[in-house]
Amino acid sequence: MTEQKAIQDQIPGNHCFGCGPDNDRGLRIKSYWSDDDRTHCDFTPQPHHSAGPVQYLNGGIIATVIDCHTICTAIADGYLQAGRPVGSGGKIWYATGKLEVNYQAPAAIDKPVTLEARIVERSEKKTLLHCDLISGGRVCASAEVVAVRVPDNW
Ligand SMILES: CC(C)(COP(=O)(O)OP(=O)(O)OC[C@H]1O[C@@H](n2cnc3c(N)ncnc32)[C@H](O)[C@@H]1OP(=O)(O)O)[C@@H](O)C(=O)NCCC(=O)NCCSC(=O)Cc1ccccc1
Repeated sequence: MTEQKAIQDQIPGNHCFGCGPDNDRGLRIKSYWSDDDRTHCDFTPQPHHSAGPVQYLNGGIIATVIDCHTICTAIADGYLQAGRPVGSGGKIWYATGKLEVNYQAPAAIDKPVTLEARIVERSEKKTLLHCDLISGGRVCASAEVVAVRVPDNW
């Protein structure tokens, strides 16, 4: 079986702190398709990603990885809906219009987290996504995201 290339490694010119391969001080998360409408991402927190108590993952980092995983999903889906391989032809770009995170339980700093996103609805101008962040077998945060299509020079 051919190994799947990460979505972020197919999107050109991405300097984003959370997901840009071109940002050498960023988190550089990697997302993959699970099926037609779902993606996943495994992220290993580092000690300096902690909240006030050193044993828990910082809420802003949680929001960032959810933001980046879902927006990259929307971008990749935008290419697929256009019938083009991700990164080919004119650039397809989405920005975060809305990110609503519900923090349900603390996520341990010393365990990998998994992000599972699903596309709930798509239209020409926007994509709605749901995303769960799972740590130690439980959903620690879940989010609703509105990804808005922006011009290729955004
Ligand atoms: C672009 C936009 C979000 C929306 O522009 P507009 O001209 O207002 O949009 P337009 O009127 O064309 O509406 C189209 C459709 O969308 C809907 N809708 C719109 N807004 C919202 C909303 N807030 N909430 C909910 N829905 C909203 C609107 O109702 C309409 O729906 P309809 O089709 O009628 O059903 C603008 O406010 C902006 O630039 N904000 C700052 C964004 C920013 O800085 N984000 C952070 C940096 S990006 C990042 O970090 C991620 C990243 C990682 C890696 C790589 C790339 C990215």
